[in-house]
Amino acid sequence: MKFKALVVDIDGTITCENRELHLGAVKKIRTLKVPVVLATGNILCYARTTSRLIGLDGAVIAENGGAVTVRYDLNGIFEGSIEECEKAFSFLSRHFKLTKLDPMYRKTEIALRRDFDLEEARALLQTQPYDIELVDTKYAIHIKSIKINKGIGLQKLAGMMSLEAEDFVAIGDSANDAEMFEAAGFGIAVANGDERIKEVANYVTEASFGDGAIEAIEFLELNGWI
Ligand SMILES: O=C(O)COP(=O)(O)O
Ligand SMILES: [Mg+2]
Repeated sequence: MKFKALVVDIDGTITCENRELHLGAVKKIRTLKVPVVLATGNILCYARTTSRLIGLDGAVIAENGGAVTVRYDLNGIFEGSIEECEKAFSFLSRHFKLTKLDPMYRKTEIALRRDFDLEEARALLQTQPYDIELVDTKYAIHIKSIKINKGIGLQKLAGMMSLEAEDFVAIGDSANDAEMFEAAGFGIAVANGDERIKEVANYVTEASFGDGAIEAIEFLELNGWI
């Protein structure tokens, strides 16, 4: 097997347990010759800034696939249905006290503080006609379109880079990385990953957080896959 690029989740994957950027993982990424794309549930400017500060070229998937850019000097492509997310948010707000995260910057979905009963909210949402799902990343709960995810974002971005999604190895830690693992040629979950991502992973590291990302890259190098 030979892969042409990496797509790497941010929170929980190249961070430490306290959410600081993991400098060892950054150092390791900087040694790579293949392109590295960042994929996050966070907002586009967060993803672009992280890419810039790591020393990458600005190819990012943000808002769980709702926002994609291939370089810093190009505008993002936004795709999603924030209106439908807002309807689901209004509906759920009748049952829970919800707090939005970064609403002024988030364009295609809604992220919420994780302080309400997710299972109850999911059950309530099932009674409604929206094409919306709730995804828990362990950092936030996202109200997002079922038609948008990091896997679809990866397909779009791969096309913009004249690559296929299968040319990528994906590294991640949570449920919002699952479709990206399915679209990519190979998926590696870090040890702190949740049940869902470990289920779809081709390989699970022994180390957690940024140390897990380093181990994942070393595993690929050792096999000659990148
Ligand atoms: O935005 C989140 O909730 C988590 O972000 P991540 O996709 O980089 O882990
Ligand atoms: Mg993550």
